[in-house]
Amino acid sequence: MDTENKIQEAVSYIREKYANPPQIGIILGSGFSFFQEHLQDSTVIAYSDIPNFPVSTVEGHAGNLVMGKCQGKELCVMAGRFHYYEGYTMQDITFPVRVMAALGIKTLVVTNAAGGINKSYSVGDFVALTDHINLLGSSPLRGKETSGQRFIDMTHCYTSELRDQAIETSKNHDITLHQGVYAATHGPNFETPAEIRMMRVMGADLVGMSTVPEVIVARQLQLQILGISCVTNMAAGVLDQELSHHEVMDTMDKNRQKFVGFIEELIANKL
Ligand SMILES: O=P(O)(O)O[C@@H]1C[C@H](O)[C@@H](CO)O1
Ligand code: HPA
Repeated sequence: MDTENKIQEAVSYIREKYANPPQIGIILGSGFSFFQEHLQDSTVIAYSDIPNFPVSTVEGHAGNLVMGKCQGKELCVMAGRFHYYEGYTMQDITFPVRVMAALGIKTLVVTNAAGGINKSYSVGDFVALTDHINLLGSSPLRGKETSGQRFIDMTHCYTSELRDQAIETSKNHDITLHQGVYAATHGPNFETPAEIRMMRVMGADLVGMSTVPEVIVARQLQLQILGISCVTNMAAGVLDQELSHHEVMDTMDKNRQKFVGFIEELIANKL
């Protein structure tokens, strides 16, 4: 079956469970899954039930597509994302973005947990992405058969109006929101201090293991894109301490309330 048919199969299944077309798609990063509880009249669909969907294998990624309302808008929320390091192909991990676009979203909010490379950042700060560096060594548009346009422009990938609105909104909340460049690595091992020094020279402010493939496909599909990272830890070697997924989850847990207030106001007024 080709990609377009697989997308249509998934879309038909989701529409049977929840008929209203979503306006906004949100991909929740590590530890962000709690946000699904803030949707009203929601329908939770397990990834394992959706035709052609991969399944989540990472702690902190629930593995549900949640359709519902938030602040009067129709949302499609991915509570759990797929990473290249889980062994999936680039096409697999970005398949849900294609499905959300086919369901009707026009805006995609991509969130993630990330390590702070920029020394002016602190753990618990948030960052609105201005750009990214793809260190994954591949693109989701690679392949003999590509779904859609092949040579896409990446100059204005993250929508500046959405970023400005996020910055404006952050002022009404107890949240520090920087602007910065996200570097995506393959993972799942964290980086070495030498790798982090290299990434700083390259111009990266943050490092993570996701987001970039989803953003490339969202850009191909001409969606408006807002990228928000939570600095869950300082990157390797910045502080004299080891890194762990436990710390990542713990930081997200401590900052969840700040995030909810901020994102709800953004959804209500700006997205
Ligand atoms: O899905 P995200 O990018 O938020 O997850 C990050 C990267 C790894 O999956 C994990 C490391 O703790 O968090
Ligand atoms: N490196 C890569 N991915 C991450 C990190 C990190 O320091 N923190 C959260 N996700």
